[in-house]
Amino acid sequence: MQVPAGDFLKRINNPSDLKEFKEDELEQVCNELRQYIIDVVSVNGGHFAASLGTVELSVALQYVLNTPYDQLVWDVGHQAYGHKILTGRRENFHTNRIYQGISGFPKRSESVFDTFGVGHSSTSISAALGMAVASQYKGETDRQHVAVIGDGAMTAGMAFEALNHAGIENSNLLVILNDNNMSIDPNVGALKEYLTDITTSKPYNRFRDDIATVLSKISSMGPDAFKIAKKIEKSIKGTLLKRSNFFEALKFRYFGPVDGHDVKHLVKLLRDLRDIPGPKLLHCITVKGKGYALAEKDQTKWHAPGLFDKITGEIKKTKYDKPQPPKYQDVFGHTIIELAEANPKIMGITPAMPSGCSLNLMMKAMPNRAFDVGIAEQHAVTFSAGLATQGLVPFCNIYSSFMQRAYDQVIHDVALQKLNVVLCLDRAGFAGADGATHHGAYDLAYMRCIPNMTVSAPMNEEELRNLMYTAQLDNMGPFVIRYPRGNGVMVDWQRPMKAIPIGKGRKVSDGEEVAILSIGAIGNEVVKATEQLHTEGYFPAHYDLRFVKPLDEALLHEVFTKFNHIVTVEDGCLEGGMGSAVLEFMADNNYKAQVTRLGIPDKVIEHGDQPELWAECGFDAAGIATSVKKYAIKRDNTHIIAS
Ligand SMILES: Cc1ncc(C[n+]2csc(CCOP(=O)(O)OP(=O)(O)O)c2C)c(N)n1
Ligand SMILES: CC(=O)[C@@H](O)[C@H](O)COP(=O)(O)O
Ligand SMILES: [Mg+2]
Repeated sequence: MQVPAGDFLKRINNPSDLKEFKEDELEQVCNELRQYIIDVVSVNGGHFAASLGTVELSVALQYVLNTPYDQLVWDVGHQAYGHKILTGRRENFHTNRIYQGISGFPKRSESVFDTFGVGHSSTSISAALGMAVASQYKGETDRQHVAVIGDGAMTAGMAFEALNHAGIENSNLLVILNDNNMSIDPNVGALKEYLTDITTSKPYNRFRDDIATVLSKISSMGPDAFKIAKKIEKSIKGTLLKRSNFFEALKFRYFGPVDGHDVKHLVKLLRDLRDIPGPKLLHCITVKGKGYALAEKDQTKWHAPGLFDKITGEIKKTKYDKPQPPKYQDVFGHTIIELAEANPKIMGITPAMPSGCSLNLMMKAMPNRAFDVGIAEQHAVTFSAGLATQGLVPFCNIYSSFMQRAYDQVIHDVALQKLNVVLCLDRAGFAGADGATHHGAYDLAYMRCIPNMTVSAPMNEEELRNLMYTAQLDNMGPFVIRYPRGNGVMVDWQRPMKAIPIGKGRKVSDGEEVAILSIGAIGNEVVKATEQLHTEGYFPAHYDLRFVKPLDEALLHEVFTKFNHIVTVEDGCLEGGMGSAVLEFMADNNYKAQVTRLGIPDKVIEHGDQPELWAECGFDAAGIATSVKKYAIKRDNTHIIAS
């Protein structure tokens, strides 16, 4: 839904329009920008609180920098709505994250002002450093390179790797640390505590301010005095501050902490910093949700609240007249507690997604057995491996696409050592509005090729529980359970758990001529398709493989013996996924059949609702039915096959 912009904001179609405003008018620009974000996100959805916190930074940066020549990289990008609106996308902003609309994250193909595609966190310093070193190499000494990174994103190993490198490159890089003391959930870790300390430490700040005052007095006494002042500053920083400031120790010049909501001061600082060579870090203190009281108060809830009434703050929930199935993440969250109550070996680990994967329930119920380790997928996996060496059974829950970060840890630290780590991959399949960066498209393929792995996907809540139960039994080795974002299909899901034989699939419904093989929750689209096909007089069989590793060979022998036409359905990439495994089985066993593979094709699928994306790829119920009808013979409607 399109909403009107304020009088100032209306005049800004690109950063050069913003530069026409007087400095005194920038506060009003910020107010209108903030209001516009509230107006649009309340009716269209999307990330919310983070962009409210970066309004002043977005305005100040575009006001001072000469973008796109100067290069600005936003980390993660969920906080870059202000940037999008100021850089030519105000009119389109109402299509944000909607199917075929603009992306919720900066994206190079969308705008020249989006210097780097983001979505996953903690890449900005590396990317901006790469740009800065390239400029240096090309002799573009006047070019600015800025990475804006949150305190949450700063907890990742990648950010530390980049700081470590940047400190010894004398390139023109400014890192802006947007410190709001929050990740999606409250930020965690020693670095967070350090940042709070230097923000609140009175002695540190007084000492730093006193030095600044004295030096500026000396500097104002003339050019020689200025040189002396610089020398003094250097030696003080080289000794006292360096010892006490983490970033200075890494050879960055540290500035701050400063108020990240004082737009005029930010403009002044950014202008000053432009003239200082080498790596610099500006520590800005901001408030996540700034300007929307409810969001400031409950920042986790307002990270991405969905649609809401902007006046009352009521978050809109679809109203149902009967109970609805739970989200898969909540089934995980409740089930791990149930299992952990019975099995003292179970531990829970999440890299910064406690409310996203519902491990927050266990963190509350069993605080000494559940850990949020920060945005640190690699560490989460190896930390789990360490726990497993001591006989514990860690359930390490990582969104499927974020697990891509920890691939070597999965192979090197877990699989090769055959450790009993349960890898729960939430958000498998299409993530929806977050789009290409977040789709869990590759997990079946990238896990299936690793030795010692068990790779499973439940079709419903009961199966998720049973797989979790199975995975924590003794000597299971590395065990993947992947399941999607959103709700399951069973209202009555809290049934007693039982073990599932490893590598055993099941027949969902009998049939003839065509067999549909599915894996995981997308099997429910197959159920819908077969129900529809039955009404039209087609009777395919449906098998749920449940495991892509090990494969249920007995089931596949049955299928290839009985059927000449097979349709495989998965919400994962076609290259190397379940369909590929079935083709390998067919070739290895000299079967001949016509196999149609439905899944995610070899191209980037953008954002949209899950059903829209399933339809785009031809594996929603209608697409599956169409594929089956190519091979099935129509019978009369009386020919009903029992499930
Ligand atoms: C690799 C990776 N892991 C997890 C996430 C999920 N995630 C998105 S934003 C976010 C919190 C980021 O915190 P911060 O950088 O401080 O930004 P803020 O929202 O506080 O502005 C997390 C954990 C992600 N995008 N990428
Ligand atoms: C930006 C980011 O990575 C997260 O905020 C992500 O959008 C969360 O996704 P869910 O809404 O599926 O938890
Ligand atoms: Mg933060």
